[in-house]
Amino acid sequence: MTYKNLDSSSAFKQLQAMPASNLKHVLNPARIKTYHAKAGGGLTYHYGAMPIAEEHLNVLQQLSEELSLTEKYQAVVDGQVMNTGEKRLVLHHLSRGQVGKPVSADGEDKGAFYQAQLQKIERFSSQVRSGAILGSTGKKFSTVVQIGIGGSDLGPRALYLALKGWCASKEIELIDAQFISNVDPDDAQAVLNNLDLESTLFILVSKSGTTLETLTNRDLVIQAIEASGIRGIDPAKHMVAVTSKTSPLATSSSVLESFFIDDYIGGRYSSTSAVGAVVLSLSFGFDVFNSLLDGAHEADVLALNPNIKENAALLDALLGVYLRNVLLYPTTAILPYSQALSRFPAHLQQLDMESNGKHVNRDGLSISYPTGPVIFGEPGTNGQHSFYQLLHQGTDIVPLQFIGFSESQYHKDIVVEGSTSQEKLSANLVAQIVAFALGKDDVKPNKQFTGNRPSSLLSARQLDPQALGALLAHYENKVMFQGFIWNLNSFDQEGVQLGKVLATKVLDGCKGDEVLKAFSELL
Ligand SMILES: O=P(O)(O)OC[C@H]1O[C@](O)(CO)[C@@H](O)[C@@H]1O
Repeated sequence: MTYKNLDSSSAFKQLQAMPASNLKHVLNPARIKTYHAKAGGGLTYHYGAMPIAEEHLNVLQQLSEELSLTEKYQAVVDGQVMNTGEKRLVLHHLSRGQVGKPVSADGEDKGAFYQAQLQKIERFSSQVRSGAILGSTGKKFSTVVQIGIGGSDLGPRALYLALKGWCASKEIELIDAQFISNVDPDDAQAVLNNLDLESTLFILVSKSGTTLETLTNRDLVIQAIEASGIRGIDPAKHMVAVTSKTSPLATSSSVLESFFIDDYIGGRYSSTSAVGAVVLSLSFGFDVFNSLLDGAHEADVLALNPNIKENAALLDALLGVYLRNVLLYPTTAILPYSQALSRFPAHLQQLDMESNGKHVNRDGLSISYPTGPVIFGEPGTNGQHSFYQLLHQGTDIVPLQFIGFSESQYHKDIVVEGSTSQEKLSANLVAQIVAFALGKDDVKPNKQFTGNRPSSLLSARQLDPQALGALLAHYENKVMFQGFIWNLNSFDQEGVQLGKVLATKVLDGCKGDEVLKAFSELL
């Protein structure tokens, strides 16, 4: 298996020498009907509005082979040490099914370990939902509150919001979920203001068990329960923990139950582990969460296919690298035409930018080509009335990743002026793709649209648990493949450490650091 920097690849050099296709000239119905690939869970990845032709696809296929991209993925799922920075295995795929060989580490079968945790979560969540487990004053739990930050918040929160409407439409009994993440005390307070503490179960989630924000918010919540004056209420009976067995939280006796992850699943990849399983199984029931795992597993299996035209995540990764490293576009927008995906761009921001925002390769050597783009996004059509002006007419070209569904989740809609709201939503999505690609001439310069602005589309019939699981896994696998292409270690995040260390110094009185002290005096 070859590990080399992108700029030493002959296929990449070939790609750099090829002119891009101009979308204004190449976008046509036949191409739209041809340029798509299955992404699992009923999702399809459409790439007809990308500035490439068959020649580019052939060279991208060569690039994939030259850099052994699917072999590297195989090494991940077979349990090789692919997190080179921390010398760890990378096992998030195993949390939703076995894709490679059985993996053993720390003297245990890791697949069996994740399965055992899932079974424990299934039992616990069904006991809470049925009322077999009650709060300390005898009330049934009707709200869960996840306390966590980064990967212990963004993914689970995005998935919860994504499926709430679908579950309601299926008349699945919902336990409301809320989230506390920021160390800003107003975040916790705003959630606490509306809680009936007797019927609330807090889910404390921290893989490391050392994250300042999460531990602070745990203490804030415990104090709020103690200060509530509710007779007989016991904070320990209103809190469960999700952590790794080696963390300081693992031995805590002040929780009702503990669920475990391990060091082989990174925070931003942990939504399909206990980190997402506990809150989603409590809220929607374990079966819904299990369907999400099925969708993710299907996408994981598809991602092993060495043929880039049949491997949506790999192709998305390669096309993304083409845009970033050949056309040198520095950002990417994630534009879901689905309000239920309102926090999905925020999750992808962490997934992508914490994984591939790196300037040294997996061996610690400097690299001289751009790596991960800046990721941002908002649901459409809201974004159209906000930042799309720059996307259409700004001086930077921003590649766009649209996500859309032909059916709504609730199936409750009205016809106004001959069309439903869902039809209006889909019409806007299609119109945007075409407007970005083809542009429009006008005699007035300020009304001109230059066009040739690339986009892709991930679409499905409906945002259901399988489609959502596949969507999540698609992006995890895309980011992983891009990390391989850039020769990075996508699985550590040393870039977040310096700020944490300096914040601790500030709290300790900035001993010997005048610059920190000067800034501290401002707040
Ligand atoms: O689950 P933990 O250990 O509290 O970490 C929370 C988040 O903090 C980070 O380590 C970054 O500071 C993320 O990678 C992680 O998702």
